[in-house]
Amino acid sequence: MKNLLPFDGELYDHGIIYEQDEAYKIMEQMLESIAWKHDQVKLFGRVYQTSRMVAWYGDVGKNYQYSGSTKTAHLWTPLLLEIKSRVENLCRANYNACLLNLYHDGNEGMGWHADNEKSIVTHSSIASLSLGSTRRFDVKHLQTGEKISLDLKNGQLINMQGCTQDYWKHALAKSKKVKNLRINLTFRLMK
Ligand SMILES: O=C(O)CCC(=O)C(=O)O
Ligand SMILES: [Fe+2]
Repeated sequence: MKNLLPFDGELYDHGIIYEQDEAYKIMEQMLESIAWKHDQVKLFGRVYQTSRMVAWYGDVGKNYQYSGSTKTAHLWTPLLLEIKSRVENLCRANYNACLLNLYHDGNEGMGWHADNEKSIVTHSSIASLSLGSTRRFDVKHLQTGEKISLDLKNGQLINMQGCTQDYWKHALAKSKKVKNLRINLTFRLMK
């Protein structure tokens, strides 16, 4: 499989791994069964609630620390375990946690960041499955500013691994044109 990054990391596009009907069905099931909460972000010492919603799932004890708070992992649902196993086979990696993001429409996105928290196993694979609305995913090199953009579609799987998080940031672009919901699952390997 072709590495989409020219240097300093690895980004792979596995294409659409769930047929459209199935992907939408999974999204509906996720809407009903996942413990969604508004995300809280600390900015300049104040806590803000994002309109984007998140949920954290994983093995027992795989808690997640960011923006000054600890998120306790919910235990895997049967559906999440099924998806995880498919993603693990395709990415040839193992994951023990999953962060789910729910973007109601194009007004919600995610700013530039790297998934380089201390609690993530260094240089491990991070897989991302998209469900619902197509959204633009940007990756930008910290030094050269080189940018790669991907339109992530319903049922599409990508993964980043190696030293990617040391040299590249990524973001989910906002868009006035997107009127519908998107759910994203990022599978991770935590220490
Ligand atoms: O929604 C996406 O595609 C990106 C999510 C992301 O970067 C993250 O959860 O760290
Ligand atoms: Fe990320």
